[in-house]
Amino acid sequence: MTSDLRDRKATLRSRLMAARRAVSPEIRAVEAAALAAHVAALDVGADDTVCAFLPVGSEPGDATWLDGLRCRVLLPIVTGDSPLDWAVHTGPDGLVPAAFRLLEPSGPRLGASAIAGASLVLVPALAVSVSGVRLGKGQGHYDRSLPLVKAPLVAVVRDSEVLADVPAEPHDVRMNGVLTPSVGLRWL
Ligand SMILES: Nc1nc2c(c(=O)[nH]1)N(C=O)[C@@H](CNc1ccc(C(=O)N[C@@H](CCC(=O)O)C(=O)O)cc1)CN2
Ligand SMILES: Nc1ncnc2c1ncn2[C@@H]1O[C@H](COP(=O)(O)OP(=O)(O)OP(=O)(O)O)[C@@H](O)[C@H]1O
Repeated sequence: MTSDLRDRKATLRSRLMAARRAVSPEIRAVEAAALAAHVAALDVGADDTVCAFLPVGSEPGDATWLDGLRCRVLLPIVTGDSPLDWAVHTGPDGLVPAAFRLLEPSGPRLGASAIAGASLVLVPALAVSVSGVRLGKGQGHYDRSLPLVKAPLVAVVRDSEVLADVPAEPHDVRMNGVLTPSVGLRWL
């Protein structure tokens, strides 16, 4: 991996984060409602497991955007530099505050391999390219976990964050789809 690629990722991250911080609360509420409706319409069965996340900071979506998912939902738990751990999302009462202003499930931890049993993974991202290259927050948590997945990977971003090009490193796992407030789920 070249430092040029890292620099390009860092520059792109700064630009995208500045744009995210400029999104008004009114727009955020409209986006969150739209994402919740798209999530509720996903083709998942009651026996399926979806690995998802609760948005933090300026990410699109809100604390209730997963409520329409009528299946088993797992949320990530950060454990240092290891792949993400996972636990079942049982609702607002089952969440505890964690690092980075995250809310994490307080129930039993299922281990990093739990993601391998998912039928769909909704992945937080700052941007995704039309060829599926995802840019995350730069800590490599999802990069370490996604190689375990066989199911479709869907990046969740704003419409303006679907880009023609995102710098790709060898470890970057390609997304199969993208979910945005205006368009919903689109396969790449
Ligand atoms: N919602 C969500 N959950 C996630 C991730 C993520 O990107 N988003 N992660 C992905 O690996 C892991 C946690 N890693 C994180 C790393 C940094 C920040 C962070 O910088 N938080 C800022 C606000 C960011 C923003 O506005 O977008 C903060 O705390 O101020 C958050 C999570 C697992 N869970
Ligand atoms: N499979 C892996 N094992 C160990 N380290 C990894 C792995 N994948 C990526 N990394 C490291 O993680 C760091 C962040 O990578 P990158 O910039 O691609 O993050 P990102 O995809 O934007 O963020 P994230 O995955 O946290 O959402 C880099 O230093 C990279 O070398």
